Amino acid sequence: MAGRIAVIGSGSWGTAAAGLLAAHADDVRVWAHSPKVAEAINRTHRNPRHLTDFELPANVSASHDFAQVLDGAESMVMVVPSSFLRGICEELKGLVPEDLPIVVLTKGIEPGTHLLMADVVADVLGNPARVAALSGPNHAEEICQGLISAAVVACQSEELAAYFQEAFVSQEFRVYRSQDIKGVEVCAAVKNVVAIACGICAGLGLGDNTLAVLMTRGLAEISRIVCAVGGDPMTCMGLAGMGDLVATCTSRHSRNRTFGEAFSHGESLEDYEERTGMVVEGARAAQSTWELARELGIEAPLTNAVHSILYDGTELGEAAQLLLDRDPHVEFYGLDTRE
Ligand SMILES: NC(=O)C1=CN([C@@H]2O[C@H](COP(=O)(O)OP(=O)(O)OC[C@H]3O[C@@H](n4cnc5c(N)ncnc54)[C@H](O)[C@@H]3O)[C@@H](O)[C@H]2O)C=CC1
Ligand SMILES: O=C(CO)COP(=O)(O)O
Repeated sequence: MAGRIAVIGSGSWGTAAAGLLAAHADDVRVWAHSPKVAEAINRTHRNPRHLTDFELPANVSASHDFAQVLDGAESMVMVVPSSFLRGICEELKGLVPEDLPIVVLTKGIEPGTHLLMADVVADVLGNPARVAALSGPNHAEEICQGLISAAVVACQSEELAAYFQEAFVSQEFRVYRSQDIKGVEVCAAVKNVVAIACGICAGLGLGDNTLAVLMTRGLAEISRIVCAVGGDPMTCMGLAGMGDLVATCTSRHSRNRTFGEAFSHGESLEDYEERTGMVVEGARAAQSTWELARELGIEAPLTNAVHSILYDGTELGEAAQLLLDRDPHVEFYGLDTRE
């Protein structure tokens, strides 16, 4: 049984994760960006903006005050959208002890620096050895209903992985361990880009075969990046890789997939995020992965296509034609480290 756990972020995943953690902790304190959301959680035990039907356990409370949330915490869960992660870590400086175990649930790659999310946290708060990442096919809408899922918690230290495994695990939420934090985090970020491509193709009326091709070649693209950053390509076959890719590319809960569909019908990224109040991480990852692939000299045709559609105004038909014009060479897979 853990003592107090601090959860930084009260979006869909922060809310569902607090529910999981509450089963193992004395109490869980959630930091909410909005004071109104914090107040409503404390009064009604429900998040008024996300997963509104989900009743939070009695030992979950919320606050807009970082100091209050972190007071007496024995570990911290970071689950804010990637674009706010660095800024929030800056605000947490001085409140987070050097040895406080941290697990990062945010999925992304930082534009400009090309740092993975756990690296951003360690860059600001120090002591990378105490930072883990958790990822998998984990749509919050299903987790909070107790539907069966699984995730992998990755970090160098077996002891730290075992701590967070214990903190999250339940019969319905199976938590595995890995030491390949880079592989897990690359998979987590780049599968969102592939899901946007799948959404666009579904929106255009393309078939199931097309989506399967996108997922498969998307996974090959992800594996090239995993290898290039020093990760293990076998991670791509696991929960953070294939597991999350399939869930995100096919689920009606996925914001990346449904954004892709909406985009193909003319909705902009800004309008989609405004309408739903949720983040489309793949749109940001399309920028940072595109930059990273160029820096590493890696072929990333799907990322290039999504990037040029979102940021260069390339027509959908033209982007599809560029993909179809590629030479279908030998099917390298998994250990595909070609330059
Ligand atoms: N929703 C899900 O099922 C899952 C989400 N994730 C990841 O978790 C991370 C967080 O996503 P969600 O919980 O889904 O968020 P969300 O998309 O449900 O909500 C966005 C949240 O950002 C907050 N926000 C707005 N401005 C902010 C600011 N300036 N600073 C901090 N927070 C601000 C909003 O209040 C809102 O709660 C993302 O990286 C996502 O990829 C990972 C696995 C599952
Ligand atoms: O990462 C997720 C599920 O594991 C959530 O995906 P979306 O952000 O596309 O909803």
